[in-house]
Amino acid sequence: MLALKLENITISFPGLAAPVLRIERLALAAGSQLAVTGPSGSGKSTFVNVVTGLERVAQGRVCWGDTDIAKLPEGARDRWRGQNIGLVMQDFHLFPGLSALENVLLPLRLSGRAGKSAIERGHALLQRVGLSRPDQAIDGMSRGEMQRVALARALLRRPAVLVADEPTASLDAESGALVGDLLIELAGTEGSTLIVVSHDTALTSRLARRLTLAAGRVASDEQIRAQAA
Ligand SMILES: Nc1ncnc2c1ncn2[C@@H]1O[C@H](COP(=O)(O)OP(=O)(O)OP(=O)(O)O)[C@@H](O)[C@H]1O
Repeated sequence: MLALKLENITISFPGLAAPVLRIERLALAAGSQLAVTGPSGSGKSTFVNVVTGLERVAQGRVCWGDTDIAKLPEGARDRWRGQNIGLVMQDFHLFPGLSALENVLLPLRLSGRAGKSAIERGHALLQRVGLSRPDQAIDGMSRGEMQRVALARALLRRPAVLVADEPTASLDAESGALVGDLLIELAGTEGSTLIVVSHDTALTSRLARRLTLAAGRVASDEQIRAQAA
């Protein structure tokens, strides 16, 4: 798990009168769980891109532990992200034609590191998210099952940080609730700091802290419950 410190972040795009994200200071403790919410266009995806290093930050600091990822050149930032961040996206980003297990292992296979222990962990994670057929093709799965495969994949490398961007938005209420349960529980047991961007109040209200963005600014930052052990 890693702690996050943001300082003096300003993200602007040409032709826009105001920055799309402006955060003077934000700290998140290692292992804690943060929900990020706000209306459409308020800067939530930009926030995700900043903290995962997908968006280049020209000024300010984005420190995860002792590493200021804003200072890393692009290749080093990509490697850092691969080693430290597990990403779960709204539309899964899975590969049709591959099985559940092949999808979980793909990032490691691409870097030539899918050894015996990774395969065992892939099997265990699929079991853990309630999928008992690792060889099942992705194409025949329900959307909720696909998101559970994506969650297993995100956790394969024991990421210090798990970031989920609208993980339940394309799921029905029941599948969304199950994915939300697994996300919160597994981030806790795997020891990953968790950031969840979501409009889904059933999900965001279960996280300890809620950051609300409006027009690129922090409109509120509330501790809404004690963090579950
Ligand atoms: N590459 C870009 N160039 C210009 N404007 C951009 C770019 N990326 C984002 N924006 C603008 O920045 C603002 C914030 O966008 P962002 O996607 O972060 O919002 P959001 O809160 O995630 O919205 P949604 O909930 O609709 O996904 C929007 O007005 C968007 O149009």
